[in-house]
Amino acid sequence: MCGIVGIVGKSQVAQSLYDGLTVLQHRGQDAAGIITIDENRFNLRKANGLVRDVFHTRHMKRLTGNMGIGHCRYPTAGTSSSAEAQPFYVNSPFGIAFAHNGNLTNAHELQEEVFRIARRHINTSSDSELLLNIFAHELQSCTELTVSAKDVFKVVTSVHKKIRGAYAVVAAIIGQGIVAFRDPHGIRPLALGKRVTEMGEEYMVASESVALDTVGFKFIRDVAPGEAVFITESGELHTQQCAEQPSTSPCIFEFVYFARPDSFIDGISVYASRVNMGRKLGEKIAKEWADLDIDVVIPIPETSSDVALQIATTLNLPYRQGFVKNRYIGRTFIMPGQTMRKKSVRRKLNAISSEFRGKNVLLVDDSIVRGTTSGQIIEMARESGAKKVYFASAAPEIRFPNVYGIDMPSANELIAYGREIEQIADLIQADGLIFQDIQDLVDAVREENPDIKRFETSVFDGNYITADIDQDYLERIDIARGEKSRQAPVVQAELSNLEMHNIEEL
Ligand SMILES: O=P(O)(O)OC[C@H]1O[C@H](OP(=O)(O)OP(=O)(O)O)[C@H](O)[C@@H]1O
Ligand SMILES: NC(=O)CC[C@H](N)C(=O)O
Ligand SMILES: [Mg+2]
Repeated sequence: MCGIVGIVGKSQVAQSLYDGLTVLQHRGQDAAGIITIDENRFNLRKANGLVRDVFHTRHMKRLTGNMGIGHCRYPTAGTSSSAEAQPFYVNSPFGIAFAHNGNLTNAHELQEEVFRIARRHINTSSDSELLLNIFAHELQSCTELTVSAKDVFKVVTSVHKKIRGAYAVVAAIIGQGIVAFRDPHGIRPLALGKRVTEMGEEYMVASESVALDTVGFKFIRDVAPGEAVFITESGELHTQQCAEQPSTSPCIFEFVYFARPDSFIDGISVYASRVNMGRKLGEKIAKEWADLDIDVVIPIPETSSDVALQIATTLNLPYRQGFVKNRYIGRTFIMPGQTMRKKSVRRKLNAISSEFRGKNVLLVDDSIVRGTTSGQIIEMARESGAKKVYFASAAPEIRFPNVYGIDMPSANELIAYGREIEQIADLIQADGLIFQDIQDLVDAVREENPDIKRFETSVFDGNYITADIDQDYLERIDIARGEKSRQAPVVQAELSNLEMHNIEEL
């Protein structure tokens, strides 16, 4: 996942973009970038690291302008190199800066086509740079010096026809405005907001509504799947559906893990959906484990807390915070590399022994992906004196790779791949293990917006919504994104960007 933001304002926007990115940090911890437009010039600062580490006062001072976009990255294609940090930039036509959340599933074919037909060079292995060049190539057909809303919608319509996969995009075009669009299935989220100031109306797009709240923009609505939004430099808003057969099929993993609980995505409160997950799983536990002697329900911070509290309520059991989270360590699942993820679990979570000693505990997590967290946490619970350790996952078994912007490219990495529940329980050393049923998960989320008929659930059932994923493709991404190739060599990660004027360390 990644976080994207874009603002067309009436005064300086850098601080609002920064603030928006800080509340989207949970979507990407690897790199961050902001580009602003001031007097026909882009100002860019991007680098590896957390938002607070990438932007210092000296950078912020130089990010001048009333219009700009930002990105925080969690790589799902290419490497973690700073050269693949976003926004990306091309100088023609007009000058375009571009930020993308998602993952293209036909990048392989497009790469060749972009060179053959458009004579464009892609300098990284990032699918986002590719997508920018496809967008730029389509925009090239505009013959006027000013881009109209009609032109923009024509461009996005053509882009939709060419690319497949998941994409929520924001692009800043110099002298014109900001364009944002969402893939025809709406796999990745994108929200639109407005702020009324004394100087006039300002518009903002962001991956999650929480970014709008924080910056003081009022949520207007989600950008619809397939829809394009064009906010002109002078602040006029134009929107149009640009996909032939749009369908709202958001990624269900946003609700399980990715999104912040205080966000609303496609009319669904992420928090309420998690409470519903807790209720459904609690009911399943009551039915299937009626004879189990659970003393206490303990969440594995941070994402599972809302689910665990509701499980405790449903089972009429005490809920205790048995683990303390080190607030200075980020999310482990989105860290690059298994070694780093593994090390970070113990650094991040520590047990309060008194909550475990002599008790039968039910540990709750939102999901078990590679089993990195669950295995270590169960060990910690036992070291702290727990008698029995049961484990519940608010999501079903994850058995299929993700191809839409979550870095799970290899089925072999998934602990549930090719294993039955008893085998998984053995591996993580749980005395009992229970998963949410897929239908219950879908119902828990859908309860908040029954108009949504389908969710993107491929990691659980292998049904890929774009219908273009076959075994060959899965094998290819497995090799391309093997653990080694995902990590940029240190030297490369520290190199400066060989591109447009970037505000480097002074
Ligand atoms: O089975 P695994 O491969 O360990 O992945 C699943 C775990 O990773 C995530 O936590 P993370 O530490 O990323 O973030 P959180 O603090 O938001 O829960 C998720 O909430 C699970 O705890
Ligand atoms: N998680 C994402 O949305 C990643 C965006 C893009 N595919 C990248 O790797 O940079
Ligand atoms: Mg977690």
